[in-house]
Amino acid sequence: ITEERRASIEVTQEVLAYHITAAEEEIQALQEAMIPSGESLNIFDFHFSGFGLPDDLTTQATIRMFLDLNLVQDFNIDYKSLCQWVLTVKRGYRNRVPYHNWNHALSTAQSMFAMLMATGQLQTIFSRLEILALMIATLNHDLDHRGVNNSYIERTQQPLAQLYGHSSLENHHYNLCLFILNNTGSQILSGLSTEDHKTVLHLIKRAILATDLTVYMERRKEFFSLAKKKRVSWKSEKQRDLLRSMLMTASDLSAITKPWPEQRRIANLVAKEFFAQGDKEREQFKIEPIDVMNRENSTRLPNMQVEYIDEICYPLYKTVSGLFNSCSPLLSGCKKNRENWLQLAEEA
Ligand SMILES: CCCOc1ccc(S(=O)(=O)N2CCN(C)CC2)cc1-c1nc(CC)cc(=O)[nH]1
Ligand SMILES: [Zn+2]
Repeated sequence: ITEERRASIEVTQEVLAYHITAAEEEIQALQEAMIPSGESLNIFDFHFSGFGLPDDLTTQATIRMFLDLNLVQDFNIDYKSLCQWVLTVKRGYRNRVPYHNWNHALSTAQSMFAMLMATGQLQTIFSRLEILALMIATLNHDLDHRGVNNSYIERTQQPLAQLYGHSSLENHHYNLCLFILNNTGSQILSGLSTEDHKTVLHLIKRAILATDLTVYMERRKEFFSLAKKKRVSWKSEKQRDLLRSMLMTASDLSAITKPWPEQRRIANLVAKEFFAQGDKEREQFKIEPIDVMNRENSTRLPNMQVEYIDEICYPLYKTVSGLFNSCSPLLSGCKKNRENWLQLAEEA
């Protein structure tokens, strides 16, 4: 596309990042709030659910994660900027989208937090900068998601596709993340050296782009064979980049590991979003949408979930739990939900 086309789309993103800036009174309220302890918010639990939490507690839980990981201290993050940044990121999600909304972002970040807090080994493998990057990336990884996937965006030639080509959504999520980090009042990385600032932005970009499932499916083979080795040093940048990417996906898909009532509820939201895309495709392109997005197939939903678990989720949680057995609740949760979906599939 032409340079001016690219510039105009990027200006739109910058304007969007500006427009979602949180309101002053909202920022002050969060800044003055007593942030509950991690225990009382259940943020250390793999079965954490954001559903029950009122809105203001979801932003307080996010602050609590940054405090308990010592990130505020280690990177002398200005507290008011942190409050504005969290509230702005939350506004960056579209709450009319059934699944890819703020609740999904919080849940993804909390899954990463739970893995980091449960696995001392991870905190020795990763530097403080990597941990900061992973927490920022998980919270921002689906910013401004419209409830449609890459192929729909590319097929409908939306501006994002013209701008990025492949992984268009993930590139958009990263760009918005960057604009918010550069927005006046939410520059939480201003305390970092120029060197560290450059490094952390690279780490965040790599982590957000890793959440494209097609990228995950390509790279996971290498991860599985690396994990088969007796001992992995995780010393090389290549190995750590791979591990960070796989943990991003493990966090992103963690809804499949949640207790059954939560998984059922989330699956219905995912279905709602997928079917809405299917409806759009039917009316716009006069085509039958693919199975997954075809409302007519909703009776096949349990079967699709079993396939999703077998083909995409289980191998990942099996490998991550094999490497870090403190993450085994993710594998057992995934196993349990496979049984539940299989039972529903057989009843149908
Ligand atoms: C619940 C409604 C049906 O949900 C699914 C149906 C099929 C498949 S799939 O693995 O066959 N596959 C994935 C890759 N697509 C390109 C083709 C289809 C995945 C899901 C599903 N995805 C997510 C992640 C958003 C969460 C979730 O719970 N379920
Ligand atoms: Zn996601």
